[in-house]
Amino acid sequence: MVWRPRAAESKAGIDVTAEILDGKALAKTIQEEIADEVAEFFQESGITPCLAAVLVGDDPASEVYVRSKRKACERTGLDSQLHRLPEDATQDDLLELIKKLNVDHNVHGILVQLPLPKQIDESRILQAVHPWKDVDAFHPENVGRIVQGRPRFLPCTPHGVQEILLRNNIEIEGQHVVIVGRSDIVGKPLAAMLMQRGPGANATVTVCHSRTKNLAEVTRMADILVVAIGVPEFIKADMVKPGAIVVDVGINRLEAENKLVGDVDFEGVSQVASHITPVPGGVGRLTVTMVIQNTFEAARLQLA
Ligand SMILES: Nc1nc(=O)c2c([nH]1)NC[C@@H]1CN(c3ccc(C(=O)N[C@@H](CCC(=O)O)C(=O)O)cc3)C=[N+]21
Ligand SMILES: [Mg+2]
Repeated sequence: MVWRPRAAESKAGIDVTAEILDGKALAKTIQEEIADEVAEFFQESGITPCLAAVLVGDDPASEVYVRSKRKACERTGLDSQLHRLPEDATQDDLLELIKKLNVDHNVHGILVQLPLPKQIDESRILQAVHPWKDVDAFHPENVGRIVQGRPRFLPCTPHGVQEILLRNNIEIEGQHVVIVGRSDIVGKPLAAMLMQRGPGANATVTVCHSRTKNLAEVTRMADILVVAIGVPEFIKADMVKPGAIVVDVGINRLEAENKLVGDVDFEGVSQVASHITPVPGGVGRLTVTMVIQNTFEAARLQLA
C-alpha cells in the first residue's frame, strides 16, 4: 500500500495519533541486509571493508556517535578504527592524519567527526579527504555530484530521511516536501536529492530557515515536513497540516531533564500528523546505518 497524506480525522473532532515511523527497527533490518552482502563480498574478494573515524577532542556527544558507529560496524562485519587527536591539535596535525588514511589500502572509508575545535577550518579538512573514501559525502566533488544527480555516495542523514519514507511506502514523488533548516549536512543536500528526477525523488521542495517570513504558513503547506534546525520542540501542532508526514532530524539533549528531544513537539504534532518519526529511535539510527552502507560501497569502488 502506498501512503499519501490524508486529511486527519481530527477535523471531524476525532483525535488521531500519528503512526510512528520506527527508525530503530528499520536500521536493524537494513544492517542485516548489509551484513549478508558484506559476507558475500568477503567470499569473493577476501576484503573486509574498513571505516576509519577521526575524533578530535573529547566532546561527549561525539563519543556517543563514534561508539554507535563502531557497534554498527561490528554488527555488519566491517572493520573499524578510531583515531583520536587532542582538543588542541592543529589543523596540520589533522591534515597529516588524513593524508595517511587516504593512502592506506586497508582503510576504505574516512569520517572526520564534526564539529571540530575552532582552530581548525572545517571546509579545509573536508576537502582533504579523498573523494573515494568520503563516506559522509562532504567533499565538494561529492556534493557537486549530488546536485548534478549522479551521486557517488549519498549523505548519511538525508539518505536516512529518504529511506525511512520509502521503506514505509510513503510516496515522495509529486509531494510538497518542506525542509526547515539549510545546513550543509542535512537541509541543502536533502533538498538536492529530493528534487532530482527519478524514483524516490521528483518532489516539489521548499527550504525554510531562520529568515523565512511567515514560517508557519509555509510549513502548513507541507505534505512531508522535514525539520533539521537544532531547536528543541520548535515545530508545534498548529504549524503542521492535518494528515502530513513529519520527519524530525533534531537531536537535542535537555540537560536539566536529562532527556533527548527532537525539533518537533512530538506530543502535540502526533495529534495532527498521519506519520511521525520519534527522537530517539527515528532518523538518527539510520544515519549510522548509511555510514556503514557507504563504507561498503567505498570498498567496492576501490576494488573496481
Ligand atoms: N562527520 C560527521 N558525520 C556525521 O554523520 C555526524 C557528525 N559528523 N557529527 C554529528 C552528527 C550527528 N549524527 C548522529 C548520529 C547518530 C545518531 C543516533 O544514533 N541517534 C540515536 C540516539 C543517540 C543518543 O542516544 O544520543 C537516535 O536518534 O535514536 C544521531 C546523530 C551524526 N553526525
Ligand atoms: Mg537508498
